[in-house]
Amino acid sequence: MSTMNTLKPAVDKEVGASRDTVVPAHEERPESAVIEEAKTVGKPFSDDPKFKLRNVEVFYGQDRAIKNISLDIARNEVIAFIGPSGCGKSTFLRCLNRMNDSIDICRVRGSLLLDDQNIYDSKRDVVELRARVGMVFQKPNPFPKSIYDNVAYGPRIHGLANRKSDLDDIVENSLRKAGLWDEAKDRLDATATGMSGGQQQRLCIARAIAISPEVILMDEPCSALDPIATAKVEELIAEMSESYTIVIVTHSMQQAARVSHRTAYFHLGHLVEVNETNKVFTAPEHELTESYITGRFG
Ligand SMILES: Nc1ncnc2c1ncn2[C@@H]1O[C@H](COP(=O)(O)OP(=O)(O)OP(=O)(O)O)[C@@H](O)[C@H]1O
Repeated sequence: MSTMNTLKPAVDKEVGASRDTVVPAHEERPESAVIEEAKTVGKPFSDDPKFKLRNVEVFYGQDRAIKNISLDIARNEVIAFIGPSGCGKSTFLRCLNRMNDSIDICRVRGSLLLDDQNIYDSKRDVVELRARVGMVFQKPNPFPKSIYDNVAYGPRIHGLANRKSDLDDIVENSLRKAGLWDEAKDRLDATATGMSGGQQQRLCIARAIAISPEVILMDEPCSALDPIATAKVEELIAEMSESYTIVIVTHSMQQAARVSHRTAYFHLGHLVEVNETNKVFTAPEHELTESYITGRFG
């Protein structure tokens, strides 16, 4: 790709040498070569991992969408996945609660552990996994049911409440945590699809929270929302980070900078760099990260 020809050589932290000692800076290099030369730079590992992901590869048929990625996601951290369109952010995210299982041609390889247990164990109960690792999607997708029933759905299915009053408490607490109680409390029986887009997305967050997940995956949760609704969801992410591990895919670098503790930069299926968010946006270690955050591509 032509963008690569203008990039200055970066220091390869893995080998402690400037990569232009391997390939002279003036020489044209294919983009893939620049990535293949280096492993993930920065701090991909953690002392207290919730997820321990090693040598993860994902294939769609013959196409390798995720290329040998190793990463820890720490307990109660907010980590943002950023990178150009098609770089594999959503594919990697969906491995964390096996959402890719529904895609016939998709195969996942490598070691993916949640609290040291294999996510892809053939004996694993996927329903239980997804209760622990909830998901909020790009487009709000409430059920065509009442506000109350949307939030009560998961607890009912998982048998989390024996009495109506317990269920009422779960619904109220979940709506409160999602910052929606004041707007919803007088119309719990109204249909959820009549809410604004921002309210619907917070309802989807309340629905995810209602089954007491440990992790919440968010795949571009604000891309369909206006700036005010986006700000509310971002506030919510900050509050929720006290109780949950949160992984958010976002196209907005400002959003990643506002909400996350660490940021992971993906490129063509590789995990190029992971670092504290502040570092990624002020002093990226890898030339590809720098090119992306300075808008040279993406
Ligand atoms: N269901 C699928 N079948 C085949 N290929 C797929 C499928 N989903 C994704 N891919 C391919 O896998 C690669 C990674 O896609 P993915 O959606 O994970 O990227 P992304 O970084 O999340 O992109 P975007 O930011 O545009 O959402 C792309 O080449 C894409 O075309």
